[in-house]
Amino acid sequence: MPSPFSGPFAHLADLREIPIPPQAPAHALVRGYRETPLDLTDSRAAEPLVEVTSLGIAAANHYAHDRNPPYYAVMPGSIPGVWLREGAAARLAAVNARLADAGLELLTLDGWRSTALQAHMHDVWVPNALRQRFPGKSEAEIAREVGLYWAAPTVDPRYPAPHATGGAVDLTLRWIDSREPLWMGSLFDETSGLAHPDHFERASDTVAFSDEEARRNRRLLHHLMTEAGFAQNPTEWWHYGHGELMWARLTGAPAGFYGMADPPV
Ligand SMILES: C[C@@H](N)C(=O)N[C@H](C)C(=O)O
Ligand SMILES: [Zn+2]
Repeated sequence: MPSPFSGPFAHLADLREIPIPPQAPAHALVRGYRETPLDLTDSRAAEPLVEVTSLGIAAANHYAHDRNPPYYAVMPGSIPGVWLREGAAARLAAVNARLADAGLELLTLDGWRSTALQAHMHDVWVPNALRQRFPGKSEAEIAREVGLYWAAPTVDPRYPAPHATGGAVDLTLRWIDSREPLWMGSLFDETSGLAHPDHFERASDTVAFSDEEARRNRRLLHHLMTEAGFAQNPTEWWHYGHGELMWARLTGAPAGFYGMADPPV
C-alpha cells in the first residue's frame, strides 16, 4: 500500500513499498564468485570507459577528496571522477530518466578503481580499522570480515575485482535541486551489518522514523537498479554491478564480459 508520506516520490512511491528480497540466497551465491568464467570474446568486452558526467550523471569520487567519512583523507591510488564501461553508464542514464520526474537523480561515488586503491583498502586501511575496533579478533577473523565488504586486489586478468572492470558502481540517490542525498541508514563504506541492503527489512520491530526512511530509500534504489540490469552486492546497499564476475554469479549468466580495464586517466 502506498505510504501516506510518499508525496514527492510521485510515480516512484510504490517502489519504496516493495521489500528487498531476503539476501541469504545471494550471500551463498557470491561465495567464490571470482572463479566465474569471463568471456572476453563478447563484443561488450571492448567497450571503453566513459566519465559518467559526460552522460549527465552526477559524480563525487569518495576516495579522491577528504570530506569522506570514515576516511577523512584522499586515498592512495584514487582518481578524480567516476568512470564506467559505456554500457553500464548508459544503464545509469536510463535510471536517471526514470528518476527525473520525481526530482531525483543518482549520485555516483566510485566506478573504475585502481589496483593500488583496492590493495590499500583491502590490505591496509580496513584491516587496521577492524583490528582497532575488535582487538580480540584473530587475523583470520579480521580477514574474513574485510572480505565481506572488500574484494581482494589482483593483477591476474582471469579474476578481476569488480571495480577493476569498470562494470561496478557505488552510488546513492539525491534530490536534484538541493543536492541532498536521501537517508540510507549508514555511511557509504560502512563495514557492519548496517551496510547490508536488507538490514532494515529484517529489523521489523523497529519504530524509528530513521529506520523506516532508510528501508524505503534502499528499496527504491534496489528496484530501480535491478530493473536496469544491475545486480546488488548482498553486503552493501550502495554497490551494484553489470557485466563483471559478481553480476554473472548473481544473475546466473554463463560468464562475465567485462575484464580488467586500463586506467582512464
Ligand atoms: C566497500 C566498497 N566500496 C566496495 O566497492 N566493495 C566491493 C565488494 C569491492 O571491493 O569490489
Ligand atoms: Zn563497490
